[in-house]
Amino acid sequence: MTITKDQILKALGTVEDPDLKKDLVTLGMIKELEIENNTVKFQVVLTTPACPLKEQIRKSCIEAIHEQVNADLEVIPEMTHDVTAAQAATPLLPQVKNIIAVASGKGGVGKSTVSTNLAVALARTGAKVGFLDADIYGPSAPTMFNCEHEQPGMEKEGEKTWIIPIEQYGVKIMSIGFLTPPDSPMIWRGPMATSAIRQFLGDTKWGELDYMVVDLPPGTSDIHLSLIQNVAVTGAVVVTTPQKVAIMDAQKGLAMFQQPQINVPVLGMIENMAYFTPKELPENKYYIFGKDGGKEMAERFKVPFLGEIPIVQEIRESGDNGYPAVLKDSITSEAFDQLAKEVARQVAMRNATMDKTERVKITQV
Ligand SMILES: Nc1ncnc2c1ncn2[C@@H]1O[C@H](COP(=O)(O)OP(=O)(O)OP(=O)(O)O)[C@@H](O)[C@H]1O
Repeated sequence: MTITKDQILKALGTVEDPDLKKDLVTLGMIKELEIENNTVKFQVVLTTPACPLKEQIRKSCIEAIHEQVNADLEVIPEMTHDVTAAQAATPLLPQVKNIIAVASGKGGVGKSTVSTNLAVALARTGAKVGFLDADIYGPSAPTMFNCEHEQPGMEKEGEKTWIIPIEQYGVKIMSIGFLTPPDSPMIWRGPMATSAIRQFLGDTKWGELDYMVVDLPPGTSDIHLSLIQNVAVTGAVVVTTPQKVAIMDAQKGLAMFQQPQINVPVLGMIENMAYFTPKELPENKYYIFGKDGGKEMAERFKVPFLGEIPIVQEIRESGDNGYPAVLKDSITSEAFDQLAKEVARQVAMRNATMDKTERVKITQV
């Protein structure tokens, strides 16, 4: 029996991407289809290498062909990716497909810990990832990525001098902490801080990135405004701890992104320090700061809940030692891996369903 490409595509046309709610052929995800004797090979081009449904989609493709074309065929889907872009050509960062802003209402809720592990987890899936430490007033990236003593290089290209980001754990990193001695306090005036951010965005040789994770200062600040005015932000992720005082502040942070004149899509909420779990008794959970505060807030604001991270001594130690917890083989790394998949999934869904992000133009009255 001769099998045609049309028969295969018809079968694959019944396989739906569960998130994007359209079939793989309509979404243009099937590429390089080849049939040779009894073997069918094709690429499934996913919207992110961190796709949590990768295995499910692969199996569905094989099943559809076996059921609808011929059960004896050898079906070999190659799962690959091409990350979709949210940006409407931002001149400052033309090669960066998605910018994920990580924010929090209060300080100390673990925003930098979460953003560091998120960036490393995304890079581990095969994505090209950058990390901008925009917390000019309290940079922690040099410590958390264990590159406190590194200094970025400079490269001249015609009139332009590029800053070369530090690379660690597969992530390209830029932080003011690389340029100032760790023990000398920096006193910034608002405009200095905002121009530093602009410089880090536009003068750093980021190259091609699938995701740039931006660790913002806590609260709402001129740095937030500077970021969204200079580049088109794909979406924001808000980190909170479950207790009431943190939630109240997180609400303000979230509401800022949802203001009509700002309108940055909120990709979701993350609840950090959701519960304490002792290493020797991982089944036991103690809700020290209260239970489900972040989850309930996500429901109230109608934004996705991206996951919860427990309080674990290892996370604190990993931050201090500059070896992100996601790199260790433990329940903590699973939690961060899961979180990264969920964030990537929300980015893919956002890019499939919403218009490209524009930079925010704020006019003063
Ligand atoms: N899930 C966790 N379990 C244990 N320790 C944690 C966890 N999350 C964060 N920490 C620790 O809490 C401290 C504060 O975390 P982090 O610096 O990430 O917070 P932050 O919100 O970025 O703070 P700020 O923006 O005010 O600098 C750090 O010592 C970090 O290691």
